Amino acid sequence: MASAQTDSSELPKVLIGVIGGSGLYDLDNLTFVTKVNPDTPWGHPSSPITIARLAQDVHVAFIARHGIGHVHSPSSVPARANIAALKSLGVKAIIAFSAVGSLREEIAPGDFIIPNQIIDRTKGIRPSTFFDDDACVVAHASFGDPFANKLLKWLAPKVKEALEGRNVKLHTEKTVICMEGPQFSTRAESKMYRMWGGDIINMSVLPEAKLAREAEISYALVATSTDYDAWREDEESVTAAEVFKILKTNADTSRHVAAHILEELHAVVEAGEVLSEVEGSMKFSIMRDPLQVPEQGRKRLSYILPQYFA
Ligand SMILES: CSC[C@H]1O[C@H](OP(=O)(O)O)[C@H](O)[C@@H]1O
Ligand SMILES: Nc1ncnc2[nH]cnc12
Repeated sequence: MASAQTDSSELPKVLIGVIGGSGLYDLDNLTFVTKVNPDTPWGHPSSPITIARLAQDVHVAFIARHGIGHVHSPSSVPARANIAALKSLGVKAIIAFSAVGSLREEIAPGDFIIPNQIIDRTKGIRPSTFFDDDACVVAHASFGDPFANKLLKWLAPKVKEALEGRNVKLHTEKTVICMEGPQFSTRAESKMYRMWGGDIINMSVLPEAKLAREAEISYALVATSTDYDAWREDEESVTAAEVFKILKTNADTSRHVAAHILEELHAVVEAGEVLSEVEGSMKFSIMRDPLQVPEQGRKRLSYILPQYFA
């Protein structure tokens, strides 16, 4: 794959973003077009963004969440830069992939999960809003349904279809616990998460999902199970070595799923069919008339929400 930098005025329109997690560092089953590395008000994304072509005039933007060579820990992923960079390319929907531990017997390593709820167990050390002091204005986004419901509804049958014949189960309507890491959970924590109603666990869905909501991007997670975490009494608790064993298989299946669904997703996004609940959702979340926000804040926020702040 070549790695040319391209002037943004020459870039194709990109409506769909994909964020790859542990093990999924590229979508090299798609046709490479170019790489870009936007300098957002929140810095550069985790990795240069690859733009790939799915069909005539249908493109997708890909970011490796942990960077090339897996250099960003889950606590230090530049999530604001990632979401802002995708938004600046025109992205309206993100499919994020993530390696997760299973908190349920029926979710086996190798299974795929599309969760619809999140429990936040991060520790407040990750910048998790675009509306901080530098923005000069506060906003309170709605997050009761942390994933874009219309997108989830569209996605589940398409992923199921993509997995047919592969002996990979798909689970939907599950709750993901997002913990801080980078160490895995204790057995007591793992059991507590089960009591709370958690089904799977990762270290990455937050603040990504919150920031996508603030940027009015529809966001869904496709989780791929790698282990049974630490709750099973008679089994060893999860180790990185155990996770590594299945990462490649899960990443290959994820590439296949992406190739299967993305062209159609582009079509429904372009037609506005899966976006309506997220687009426009920040309008009444911003605590001040955007035009009264000082220039410094407006400049930053116009990068992600130009319709209000430009
Ligand atoms: C490699 S095990 C822990 C690591 O894997 C997951 O990463 P990602 O969500 O980016 O696939 C999990 O969230 C942890 O960051
Ligand atoms: N058991 C686990 N806990 C947190 N994140 C994970 N990612 C993969 N397995 C995990």
